Amino acid sequence: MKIFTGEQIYQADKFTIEKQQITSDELMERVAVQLFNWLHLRLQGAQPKIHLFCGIGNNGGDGLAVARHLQEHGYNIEVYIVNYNEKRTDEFLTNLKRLKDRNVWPNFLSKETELPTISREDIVVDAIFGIGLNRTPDDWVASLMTHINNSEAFVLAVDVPSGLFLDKVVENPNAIIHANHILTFQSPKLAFFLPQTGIYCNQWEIIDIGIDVEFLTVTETTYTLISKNEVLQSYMPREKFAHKGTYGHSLIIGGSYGKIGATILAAKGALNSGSGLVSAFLPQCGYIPMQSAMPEIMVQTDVNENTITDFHFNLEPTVIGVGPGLGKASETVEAFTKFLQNNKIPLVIDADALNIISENKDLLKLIPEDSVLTPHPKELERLIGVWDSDFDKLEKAKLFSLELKCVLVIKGAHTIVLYKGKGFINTSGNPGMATAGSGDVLTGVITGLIAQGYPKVLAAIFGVYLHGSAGDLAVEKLGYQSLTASSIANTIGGAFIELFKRPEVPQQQEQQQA
Ligand SMILES: NC(=O)C1=CN([C@@H]2O[C@H](COP(=O)(O)OP(=O)(O)OC[C@H]3O[C@@H](n4cnc5c(N)ncnc54)[C@H](O)[C@@H]3O)[C@@H](O)[C@H]2O)[C@H](O)CC1
Ligand SMILES: [K+]
Repeated sequence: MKIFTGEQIYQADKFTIEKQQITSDELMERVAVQLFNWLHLRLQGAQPKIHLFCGIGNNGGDGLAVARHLQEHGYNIEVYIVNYNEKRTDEFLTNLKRLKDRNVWPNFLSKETELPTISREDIVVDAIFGIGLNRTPDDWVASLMTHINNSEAFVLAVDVPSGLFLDKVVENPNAIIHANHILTFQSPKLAFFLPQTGIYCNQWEIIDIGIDVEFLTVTETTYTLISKNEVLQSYMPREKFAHKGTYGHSLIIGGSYGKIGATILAAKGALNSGSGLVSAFLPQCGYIPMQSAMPEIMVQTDVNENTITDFHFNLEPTVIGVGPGLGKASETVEAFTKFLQNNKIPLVIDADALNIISENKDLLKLIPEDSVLTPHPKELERLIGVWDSDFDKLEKAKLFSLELKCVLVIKGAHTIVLYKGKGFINTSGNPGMATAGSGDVLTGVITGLIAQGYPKVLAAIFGVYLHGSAGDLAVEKLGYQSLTASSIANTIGGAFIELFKRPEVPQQQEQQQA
């Protein structure tokens, strides 16, 4: 799913209005009907107090139009105009008049007015600011927002939680609504997926407001949200007459004394994601653990017992996943440098391999084009330097991946794959996956997919999705606290199967169909 910028959303409105020959008021009415239906379906005429806080722009206009529909259906509403600006939009004024024509008189809130009483059993509709927010709300508006947040009422945000900027972080943490649920129009917003702003956007849902299909299809976006639909398109089915050679040979290089487990997890990731053959190149101390843990893996060892000192193996893998458990011993650094100088094989670079590169920036130029780099936040910082905000991080990371011509996987709650100036935001996964070794499994999965012939960027996008989906399946049985990297690796198969599961039909509907 495409993620549009604020500017693109305004263009989409304009385009739709012209192409479908509707007025902007009619477009707003579409929005309002959808928002009303959402509430009506859940409330079914119940009578909790619904407080609608409306700004003076079009977000406020949406709120006023919803208020009208709620009033017409007999709901218990109280409408407030948050009078933060004199510049009212036409659509706001039209909807204000319609409401007054029905004898609904909003309360006008300003700096001087008292804060209204809100009980925790009430519902708040937050239509104060939408995507038009262009500066931090004034202090009295921030106080109102804090008051709403403290009420513990259920807060439904219209389009975005008021106070959220689409392209920068919140400056005053009191000047943002903490919504329980967001009904966002047509396209999710980038800010929902970044840690600093995503904390305010836990639950969101798309409302289809009928933006013109041509616009949606033709307009290119920098960011795309990746869920099952998107990854299914890149899935490569297994062929009937295939043999293990068809699906490539992954080589995992890494491990040092006490960190052999990382390579076992990576090898398991590669094998379970479908790599035809998987080998590992380890220091000697890794030989027995790897062979005992996984009979499917072929192992070659370094001349050294505890660390890798010479990347010398006699096999020709399709792809190498390098870094898990590697360590940064000086002999290893030297050997890795020599390896990069001579290597022609595609690479997935992780963990200590990335740290070695960060500490020896000359090595950057030796990274083959289209390599996949999978840093966690600290490793990323060592690579690209500190950032001011998540938005700044994305820009710096994008630049880095463009300069290096690599696929950069920024790991996090919503892992983002960056390639050629575009970003792919993952939607699978859960907080239980923040556990030791989870990243090693991911390295293996991406390596295994590249071995099978997936183009690098698709392997990264698909791998990240599968890894998250395996975590989602595993957590159902284990719970967040007990989810382990091994269980993620063991559930990769389940994640493949899940791709092709059809949504379950509710029982009643099933009977009707029969
Ligand atoms: N396609 C769609 O998504 C549609 C969205 N709709 C809704 O319209 C809003 C955007 O409306 P807009 O009038 O442009 O902006 P806001 O209502 O968010 O903002 C109000 C207004 O206030 C000014 N302003 C900005 N920041 C401040 C501030 N800190 N203090 C005071 N004043 C401020 C600024 O000039 C803004 O114009 C979108 O979110 C949807 O809810 C349409 O209903 C239909 C299509
Ligand atoms: K809002």
